[in-house]
Amino acid sequence: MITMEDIIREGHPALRKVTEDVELPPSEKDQQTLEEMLQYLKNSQDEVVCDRYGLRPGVGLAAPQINVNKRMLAVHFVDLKDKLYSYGLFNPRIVSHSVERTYLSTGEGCLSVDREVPGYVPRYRRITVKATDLEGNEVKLRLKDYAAIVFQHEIDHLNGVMFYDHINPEDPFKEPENATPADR
Ligand SMILES: CC(C)(C)[C@H](NC(=O)Nc1cc(F)cc(F)c1)C(=O)N(CC(=O)NO)CC1CCCC1
Ligand SMILES: [Zn+2]
Repeated sequence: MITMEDIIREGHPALRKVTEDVELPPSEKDQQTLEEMLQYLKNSQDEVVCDRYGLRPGVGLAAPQINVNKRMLAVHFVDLKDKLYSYGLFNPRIVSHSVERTYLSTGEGCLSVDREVPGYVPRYRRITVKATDLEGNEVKLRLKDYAAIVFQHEIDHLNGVMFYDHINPEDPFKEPENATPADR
C-alpha cells in the first residue's frame, strides 16, 4: 500500500518533470500503480486506516508524487453539492476550458509540500477533461468550481507545475481577474 514514505516532497526533481503518456492498454504494473493511488486517497479519508498508518488525508494524487514519471492521476472527493468524484485516470487532458476563472479563498496546499504557501491560486472555472479510466473506458468529464480545481491541481503535477507557481508574487491575495471564488 502507498504510505507517506512513498510520497516525494518539493525539492525532489521528479516533481518538476513533464510525465510520459501511459501506453494503452496499460501494463499490469501501471494498472496496479493507479489502483494503489486511488486506494491511498480512500485510506487517507478513513479515520481508522489514516491514524493507523499516519496518512495525510488527500483528495487527489498524481503519479509524479510517488516518483512515477507517468501521465496518470487519482481523485477521490465529494464536491460542494455532495457529488462523488472517484477516478483513476490514464493520460488525462484538458480539452477545453472557460475564460472565466475560479480559486479557493483558503488558497491551496499539496501532499508534496510540507509548508503553508499563502495566496490565491487562479484556475479555469470550467474544464472538460478527456482520459481513459481504470476500467479502460474513455471518459469525458465536464467539471466546474471545486471539482475543476482538484483536477487542474493534479493535471498540473503531470506537467511539473506546482500550485504556488500560479500565486501572484506581488500580491498573493489580490482578487484574480474575471474570477469567482469556488468556496463562497
Ligand atoms: C494537500 C491537502 C491539504 C491534503 C489537500 N486536501 C484538501 O485540500 N482538503 C481535503 C482533503 C481531504 F482528504 C479531506 C478533506 F475533507 C479535505 C489535498 O489533498 N490536495 C491534493 C494534492 O496535494 N494533490 O497533489 C491538494 C488540494 C488543493 C486543491 C486541490 C487539491
Ligand atoms: Zn499536489
